[in-house]
Amino acid sequence: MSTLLIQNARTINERNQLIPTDVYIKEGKIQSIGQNLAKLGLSAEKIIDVQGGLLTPGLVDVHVHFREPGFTHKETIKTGSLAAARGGYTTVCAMPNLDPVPDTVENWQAIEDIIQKDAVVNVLQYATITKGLRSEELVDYQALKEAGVFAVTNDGVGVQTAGTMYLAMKEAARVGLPIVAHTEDESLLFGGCMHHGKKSEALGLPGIISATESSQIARDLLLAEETGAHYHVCHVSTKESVRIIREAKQAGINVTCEVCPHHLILSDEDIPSDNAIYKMNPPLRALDDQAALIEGLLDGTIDCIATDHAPHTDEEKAVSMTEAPFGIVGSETAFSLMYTHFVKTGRFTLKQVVDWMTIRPANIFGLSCGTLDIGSPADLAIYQLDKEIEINADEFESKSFNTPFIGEKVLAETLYTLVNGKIVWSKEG
Ligand SMILES: NC(=O)N[C@@H](CC(=O)O)C(=O)O
Ligand SMILES: [Zn+2]
Ligand SMILES: [Zn+2]
Repeated sequence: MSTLLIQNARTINERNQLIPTDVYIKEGKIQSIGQNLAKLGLSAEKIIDVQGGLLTPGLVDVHVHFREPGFTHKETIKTGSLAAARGGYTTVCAMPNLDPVPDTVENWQAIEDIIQKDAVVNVLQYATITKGLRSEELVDYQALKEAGVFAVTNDGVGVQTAGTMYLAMKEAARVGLPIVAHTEDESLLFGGCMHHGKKSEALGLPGIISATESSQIARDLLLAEETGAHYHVCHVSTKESVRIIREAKQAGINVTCEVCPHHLILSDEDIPSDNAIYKMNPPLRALDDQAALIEGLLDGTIDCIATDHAPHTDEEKAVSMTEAPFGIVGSETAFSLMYTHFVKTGRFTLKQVVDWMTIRPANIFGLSCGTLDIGSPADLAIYQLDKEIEINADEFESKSFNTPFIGEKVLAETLYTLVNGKIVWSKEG
């Protein structure tokens, strides 16, 4: 269909006011946006009345794990992109801890081919920083960039040696690829499975100290300064990380970073027992870390919110925290959780949360999405803001439902998600 009119939506303006809005879509693009467009005599082949639903640019998630190829029992590009769509996401960036890993143009292109065939939202596939995610040999950034790669990362593991990171940044800066970093110094891990502190001691579980993350960020910030590379830090979780990234930004270092909803909403004190549903990397930190992450968003140190959607099976999570894999799913709950915990409580404005989940992540990587500008692709999400729903695993599009938020009551349920003016997910199915 070539024309679509969305009626009776509400959008959030610069002053954080909800404004009645219609959107007229032609050939997949936003042709016109404003109040009461039907009065202008615009006729559309299809009209959807969304009855006051909040309309935002489709959300942008720079950190998801789709597990294909290699681990398709946990997720596939199809199910992961459907989960993203259900969460209101229309552009997501998929991590490379796959099998085979996208460390060559050929491997990366093979994933691209599946994306073209199966993905219901826009999926950008990361390539790796090094061959096989090992901190040894760099991949061919020039060739990957020419093939269309937008950024490189070894997410899932840190780059262990400074020399490798230095050479990676130098070459990435030369060809214009951002380096996206999971920061974790394995020599500081000591077998930990949750944040090191009073709670890990109380539960008798091995802890992960904050410096496991922050000391590697400190190293990398200085290497980014030395090389001029664009350095993006994944899932920042500690107050020390926030502090040194703030200082680095003040010093003019080209650094950006993301935070995950679970690190904003929960702390290690919320872990009731040895339960692997609370196990993710980096771990839920202390209350003062959580406060620093919130402050980091508010003062611009942290650039955006990303989910780190990390599907694992029930069986894998049904064991002790010392044994289970790290990671929780997040695509389908992120916006509802942020709205319920932070907007409804007055801690963030709706405008701030929407920006941190749309235009801010898009801007980090220069992606042309995350806006409602006339002429841009009609990538949109519409939510029912004020009806309470329960997070229910049976309703997940993801193959996995490993999240501690199952059973929680939240607001802001997704009604429709559109990509290029086409409904790719709707509540009615
Ligand atoms: N976040 C996680 O706990 N796990 C991720 C890897 C990662 O993001 O580091 C995964 O791939 O499962
Ligand atoms: Zn990671
Ligand atoms: Zn990840």
